Amino acid sequence: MTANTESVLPELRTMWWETGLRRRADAGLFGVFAELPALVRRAIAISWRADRLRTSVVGAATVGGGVMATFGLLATQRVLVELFAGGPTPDRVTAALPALGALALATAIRAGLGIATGYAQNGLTPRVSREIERGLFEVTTSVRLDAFDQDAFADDMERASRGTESAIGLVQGVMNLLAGVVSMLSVAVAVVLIHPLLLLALLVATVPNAWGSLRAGHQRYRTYIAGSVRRRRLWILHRLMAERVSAHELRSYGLRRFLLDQYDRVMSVETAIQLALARRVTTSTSVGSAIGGVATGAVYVLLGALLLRGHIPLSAAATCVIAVQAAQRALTTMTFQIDRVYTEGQHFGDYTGFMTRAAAHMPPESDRPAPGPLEELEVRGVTLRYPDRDTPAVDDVTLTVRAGQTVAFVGENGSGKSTLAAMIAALREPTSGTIRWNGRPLPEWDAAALRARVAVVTQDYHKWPFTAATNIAVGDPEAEPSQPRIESAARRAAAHQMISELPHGYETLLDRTFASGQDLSGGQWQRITAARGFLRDAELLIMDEPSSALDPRAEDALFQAIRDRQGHATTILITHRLANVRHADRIFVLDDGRLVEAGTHGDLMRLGGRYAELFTLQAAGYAD
Ligand SMILES: Nc1ncnc2c1ncn2[C@@H]1O[C@H](COP(=O)(O)OP(=O)(O)OP(=O)(O)O)[C@@H](O)[C@H]1O
Repeated sequence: MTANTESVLPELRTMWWETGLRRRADAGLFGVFAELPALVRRAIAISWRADRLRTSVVGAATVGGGVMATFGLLATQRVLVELFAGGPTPDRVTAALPALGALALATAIRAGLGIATGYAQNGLTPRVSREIERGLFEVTTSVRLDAFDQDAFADDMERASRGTESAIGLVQGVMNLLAGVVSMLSVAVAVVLIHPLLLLALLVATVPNAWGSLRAGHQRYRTYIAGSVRRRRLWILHRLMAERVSAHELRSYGLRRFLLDQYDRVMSVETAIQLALARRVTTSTSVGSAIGGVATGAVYVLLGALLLRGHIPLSAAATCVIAVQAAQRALTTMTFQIDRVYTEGQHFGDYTGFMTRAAAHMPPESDRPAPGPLEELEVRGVTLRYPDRDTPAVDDVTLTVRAGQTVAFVGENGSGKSTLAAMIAALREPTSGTIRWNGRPLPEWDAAALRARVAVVTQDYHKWPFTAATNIAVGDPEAEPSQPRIESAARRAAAHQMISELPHGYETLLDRTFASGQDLSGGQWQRITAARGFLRDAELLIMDEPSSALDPRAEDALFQAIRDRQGHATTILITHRLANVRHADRIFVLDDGRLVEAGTHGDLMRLGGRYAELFTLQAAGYAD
């Protein structure tokens, strides 16, 4: 099998981790500087909200460190003045001792403040992380389900998931940047105090260097973005070739050669481009270093000229050399941190943007009444249209379910059964029409109280990475998990024996990612999810394809348990195994979203319509 890489792996969407880098590459240096003040304010606000004490400690220690740096440079200059003065060496050294003492003290205090900053920053990180992450999870777990149907929302959420890291990066970046700025300012103040003309030397030594390293950063980002499409393809190939989920089909279809070939193609282009880029980056770093060297040379020439003309004493010139070195160190920190603050700020902007946009998908807060026990459920003219779909998934459906009935939704794949059930369970809102619980539309009841009366077993159930017992207990998170209840639910779903035979019984972890975790077969998982549905004996139980993977014995046991509910609890059953719906009080047949037939098994067989056709077709498979 051969195929062009582009046709097999077309352009992927921009990955969530790339947005900040991409925006940095597009912004240019002025764009970066224009946004910096707002980002600094934002970082300080996050840090302040997360922990006021530690934010104050970091701020005070940073400023204090700067003051000590100025003080240290002035003390250095004093030491040099005394050492360069006339007279015998012991006298000069003695005269320099007080200044030396001051220098040692300033250095010690500065080091102490540095330790305090580091300690406070370490404590701040988990608090910022909690503040941001908790906020995100509050939103992602409460937005309405329909939000997830929109591509834009899912992408948005993915990008926002980097919010915690980016908030930490932003806060740390801003703190380090401010520390760099304070260091620079302290050097500048010291230099001006020694001799104002030395400020010129400092500027000559730092500005071209700063420009050079910011440009180099800009080029790094552009380089990264230029390779992003290939990188994403490599990422997909990596997952396909090295993950458990694809391992089986990779072998059974013999896809190894095909995937390796794809990898070689992408990699050969990537290698060529990386080599070309390496040449460009080397050139620009060399230019940067050359600019730095020329600038430092210019400073020494300038200092020499000032010395020769008697504008500054030798001690001031020597201090300036030390100051220039300190300023260049501060500058390296600053240029790196500017880029970091900008890119992390962009990612954090994704987070805050998501939080604002998600507000539109939140269920309305209100003090609506809690519904009473189900008497009647009416579906009136209900339609649901998924975004970007031309035809409605459910189209003007009207039906009634009375308490105690077992009803079935049947129909071919894609006919709208699951969508209709999701609306009845108040998981989705109809585009038009109303669903009433005891005469009152669902949105007018308290949503949590309503859901407490409904249990839903979905077709695409989730395999929670917990123990077998917890996987059943999630069916009723409000109740204290009790082993007898869990076991009784498991028995009704024909799951008890199977779970008892697992290595640790109900306490077996059902996820292979964990050291002693186990996986189950499709049918075994289906028994567990059915037990989840039975756990709290809900007034309304919706079971969507609960038996598609069950063996005949388990299927029989499950449907017996469903039939046991008939007369005292309400069940909506969705299944393609029509033999199992014969006992239903009413069968609703859907076709392309429309309700086309309704009645008992006998009614529908006599009608000789779609249900009779599907039933006869299936029954023929069992006939002689
Ligand atoms: N989240 C979604 N976004 C867009 N379209 C969807 C979504 N879920 C379902 N659909 C579409 O809506 C239609 C009805 O789907 P639904 O899952 O309700 O059918 P179903 O009768 O339960 O099918 P099956 O028997 O295969 O389970 C189908 O055309 C399906 O492709």
